[in-house]
Amino acid sequence: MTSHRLPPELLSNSEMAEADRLTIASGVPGYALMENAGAAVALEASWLAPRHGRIVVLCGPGNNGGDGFVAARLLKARDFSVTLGLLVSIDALRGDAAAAARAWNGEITAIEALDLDAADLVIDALFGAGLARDLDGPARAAVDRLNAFSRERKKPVLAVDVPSGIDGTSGQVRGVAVWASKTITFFRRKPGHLLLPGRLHCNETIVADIGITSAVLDVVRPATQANEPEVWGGLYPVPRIDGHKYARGHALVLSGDLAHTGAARLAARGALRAGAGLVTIATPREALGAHAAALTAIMTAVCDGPEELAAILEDGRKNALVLGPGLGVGAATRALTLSALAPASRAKILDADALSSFKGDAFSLAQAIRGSGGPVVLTPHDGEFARLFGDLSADDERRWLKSDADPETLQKRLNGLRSVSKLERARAAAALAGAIVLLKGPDTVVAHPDGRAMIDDTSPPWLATAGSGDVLAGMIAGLCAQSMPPFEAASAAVWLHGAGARHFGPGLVAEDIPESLPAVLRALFQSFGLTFP
Ligand SMILES: NC(=O)C1=CN([C@@H]2O[C@H](COP(=O)(O)OP(=O)(O)OC[C@H]3O[C@@H](n4cnc5c(N)ncnc54)[C@H](O)[C@@H]3O)[C@@H](O)[C@H]2O)[C@@H](O)CC1
Ligand SMILES: Nc1ncnc2c1ncn2[C@@H]1O[C@H](COP(=O)(O)OP(=O)(O)O)[C@@H](O)[C@H]1O
Ligand SMILES: [K+]
Repeated sequence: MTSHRLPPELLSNSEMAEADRLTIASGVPGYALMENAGAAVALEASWLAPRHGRIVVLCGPGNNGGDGFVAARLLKARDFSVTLGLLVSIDALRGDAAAAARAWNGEITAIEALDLDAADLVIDALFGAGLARDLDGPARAAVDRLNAFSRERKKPVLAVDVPSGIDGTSGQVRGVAVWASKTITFFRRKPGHLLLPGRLHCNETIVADIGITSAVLDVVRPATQANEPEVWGGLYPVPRIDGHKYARGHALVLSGDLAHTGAARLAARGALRAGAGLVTIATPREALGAHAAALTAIMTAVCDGPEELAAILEDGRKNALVLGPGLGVGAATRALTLSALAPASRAKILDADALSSFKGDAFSLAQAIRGSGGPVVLTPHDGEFARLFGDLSADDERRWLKSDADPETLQKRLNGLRSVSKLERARAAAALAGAIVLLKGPDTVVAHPDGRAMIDDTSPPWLATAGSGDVLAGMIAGLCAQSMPPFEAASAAVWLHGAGARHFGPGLVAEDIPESLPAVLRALFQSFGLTFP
C-alpha cells in the first residue's frame, strides 16, 4: 500500500538497514519484505505503463535488484510484456536477491544487450541503499543509456527506492544517476529524497508500506525529519484568548545605515506578521527619519553602536533579536554582534553580514555564542556558510582542537564542515558553534547542536528574491519572541516562509511574504483544529 501523506521521519541508509534488521529479528522473513517491496513496485508500474505494455526491468547485484526480479514476475503474471536485464552474472546474486531471481520465470538478458527502445516503461532496480562507491564501467554505461532513452523517448522511468547513483543519505550523485519520473521507496523516505540534487532525480517520491512497523522507530530513533507542521505544530504559539501583546514578546531588529534600511524593515515586518507582540527597529540616528517615514505599527529606537545596543538590551522584555541584514561587513558589525551576544536569555538570530563579518574566524563567533546564554540561530546561505565555516586554516583548526576535551569528536565535526552532504555540513556547524544552524536554499536544513535536523522541501523557487532571507530572519525572531523553542521556531518559520510564497505565487517579492502570512496562518490554525468566528 502506498500512502500520500508522507511520514516525516527520514532514515539514512544505515538507519534503514537497522529498521530492516529489527523487523527480520522480530520474525518477518527478509524475503517477505522483498516480496512486498516488489509488489508495491509492480502495482505502481501497472499504473504507469499502458495495458499489456512493454516494461523493461534493470536489475543490479543486490537487494534493489531483488525487488526488480519480484516486480518483473508479478508484472509478467499480469500480462505485461516484461524484459529483464541483469548487470552481473546470475551466480553473483546472494540471499533474498538470489531467491527472487530463482522465482523469475522469464529470460535474463545481459544489461548491455537489452533493447530499451521499444519500452513503454523502465524500472530502475540497479542500486538502492547499498550504493557504496561512484558508478563506473557497465553500471555507469547502463545509467547513461537509460537517461538517453528517457530523454529521447520521453517514456517514464520508475526508480526503486532511489534513482540508481543517488546516495540516499546525502542526496549526492555518485558519478552519474538515473533521472526518474517517479520513485517508490519503502517504509520511510531518506534524506536524499529531499536534498538536492537527489530530489530532482527522484521527481515525485512515494512511500510504500512493506511490513516494517513504526515501532522500530523507537529503537532506530532517526534524528532527521522532513519539515512539516506535524513535527512542530504542538509547540506553535497559537494566540490565546486570555493573552495580551506583552505575552507575545518583543522583537528587536538592528538596522543598517541610511543607504541600507530596507532589510531591517523586511525583517521587522516578518517578525510582526509571525505574531511578535511588539517589534522595534534599532537604527543609527542618521536613518531614523527614513524608518519613521516608512513605519507605523513597528517602533524605532536609536542605536549608533555596541554601547547603545547594550543599553537597549538591558530591557529583558526584548526577548528576540535579529542582527545582520543590511548592517555591512566589517569591524563595526562584528563589534555589534559581540555586544548582542552578551549573556542574556533572549533568542538571537544572526544573519547575513553578522555572519560574513566573522569570515575565517568562526571560532571567535562560537566562543561568544557559547558564553551568551540564550539560544542563537545562524541563518547562512551557502555563500555565507562557506565564508564562515569553509576553508578553516590550520591555525583555526588548532584553536578549535585546543578548546575541547574531546579532540577526536571535534576533528570529526571539523571534517563534517567539508562533507558533500548539506545535512552533515549543517549538523557539524551546529555542533561546533553551539547554535541552531539554518542552511538556506531549495533544500533548507535546520540543524540543532544535539544532532536533530529538519530538511525542508516545501519552498517554491520564486522565494529566491532579494530580501526574502531578511523576512525569514524576522519571522524566526517573531516566533522566538512568543517563546516557541528556537529549533522548532526556525523550522516553522522556514515552512511558513515557503507556504506564504506558495500562496502568493510567482512574481513574489520579499515584501509580499509577510502579507501572505495571514492566509497561511488561518489554514495552519484550522489544521490544528481551531475554528474562527
Ligand atoms: N527495509 C529494507 O531495507 C529493504 C530493502 N530492500 C531493497 O534492498 C535495497 C538495498 O539492498 P542492498 O543492501 O543489497 O544494496 P543494493 O541493492 O543497493 O546494492 C548493493 C550491491 O551493489 C554493489 N555496489 C554498490 N555500489 C556499487 C557501484 N558503485 N558499482 C557497482 N556495484 C556496486 C554492492 O557490492 C552490492 O552487491 C534497498 O534499496 C531496497 O530496494 C527491499 O528488498 C525490502 C526491504
Ligand atoms: N531555488 C530555491 N527554491 C526555494 N527557495 C529558495 C531557493 N533559493 C533560495 N531560496 C530561499 O530564499 C531565501 C533567500 O535568502 P537569502 O539568500 O538570505 O536572500 P537575501 O539575502 O536576498 O534575503 C532563503 O529562505 C532560501 O532558502
Ligand atoms: K534504484
